[in-house]
Amino acid sequence: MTAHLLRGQGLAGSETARSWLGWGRRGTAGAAIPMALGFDGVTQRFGAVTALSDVSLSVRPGEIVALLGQSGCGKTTLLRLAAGVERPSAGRVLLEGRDVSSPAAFVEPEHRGVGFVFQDYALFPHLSVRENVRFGLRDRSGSAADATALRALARVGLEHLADSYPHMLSGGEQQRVALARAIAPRPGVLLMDEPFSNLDRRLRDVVRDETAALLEETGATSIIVTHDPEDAMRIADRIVLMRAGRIAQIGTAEELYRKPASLFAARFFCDFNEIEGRVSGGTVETPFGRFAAQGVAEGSDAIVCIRPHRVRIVPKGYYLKGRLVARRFLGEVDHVLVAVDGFDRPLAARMALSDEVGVGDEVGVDIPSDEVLVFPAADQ
Ligand SMILES: Nc1ncnc2c1ncn2[C@@H]1O[C@H](COP(=O)(O)OP(=O)(O)OP(=O)(O)O)[C@@H](O)[C@H]1O
Repeated sequence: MTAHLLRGQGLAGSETARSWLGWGRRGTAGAAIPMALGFDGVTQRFGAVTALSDVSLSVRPGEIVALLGQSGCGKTTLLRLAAGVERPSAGRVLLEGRDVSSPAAFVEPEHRGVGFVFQDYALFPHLSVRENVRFGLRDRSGSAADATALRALARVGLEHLADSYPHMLSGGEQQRVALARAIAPRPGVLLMDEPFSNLDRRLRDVVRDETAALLEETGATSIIVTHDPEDAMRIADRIVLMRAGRIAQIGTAEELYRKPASLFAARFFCDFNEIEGRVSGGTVETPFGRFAAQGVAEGSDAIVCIRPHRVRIVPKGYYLKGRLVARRFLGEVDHVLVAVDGFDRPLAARMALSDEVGVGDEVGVDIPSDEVLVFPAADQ
């Protein structure tokens, strides 16, 4: 049976599923004392490249924040500044309100109480799993360290691999060793760089859920770098969306999804139907109706964004006239394309469609105006 099937049967959260998947018992990771983490006007330059421009962000003790954005937008750089493996060109990094990186002060990474899970896991190939986990502990050789390392390994379900070497482990197991190594010293802040990006889709869901449970259990303030909005939505209390070295928007998953501040933010969370138009009388006229264009200047070009899963395909004769041009079965829903008069591209819809409707059939199309978003075209 696969992890996917277990999830489908609602077992993913149960002890049965977890033990089958090999994770340890929840509630057995030691709790940390979470620290507040702050960035104040941080700029980072690498020669001619400005990786971060004047970034300010406060992360509350125990909060889980996702840094989300496309490749090269500065996510890893921000994480490395928090860890102390990089020093900012300008601005300050603060832990518990105290400068740890500023023109006046610098606290070395090993004295920050910060744990780091690297994207490639960065396990030492010549050390056993047990030695890798023990590496971050202050007294690396003592029996107390050994017990702590084994406890961390047990929490991620890998105690039995303590004497194996990294090359003998699967990618998922290596990720768990890296996680065990990071939590073993009970850091007040845990930083994770794309921790799920090397895992296949099925494994990724389980690892993400188990990691979320583990983070909550340790209570550590956590920052997770990802380019996947689903990762961010599933694991984080708040999402920091980044664009070209700046923060584009900060909010909960729901705030970013429902009230994106820009077309850029909107596109990150949904594959919209986009319709160009011009604002007139505070609205934009489209082949699908007229939509309010709040906050977009009168007379300017605008883009109307319609969520595919909000498009309703209804029997013909109701609402707008359309014709089904494609239909693909996706399990719970169908992905459907509908041609509508006056619009040069088919409209995408996602819904469970009756078996009686087929390609070429005439249908009705309804677009409820709530959740339709309108942005300035110049915003792109
Ligand atoms: N040590 C460095 N020397 C020169 N340029 C760098 C260095 N580190 C990062 N950069 C540049 O800074 C910018 C931001 O890089 P960063 O790795 O922080 O982005 P990212 O959002 O984490 O990207 P990815 O998702 O691809 O890892 C990029 O243009 C990158 O090439």
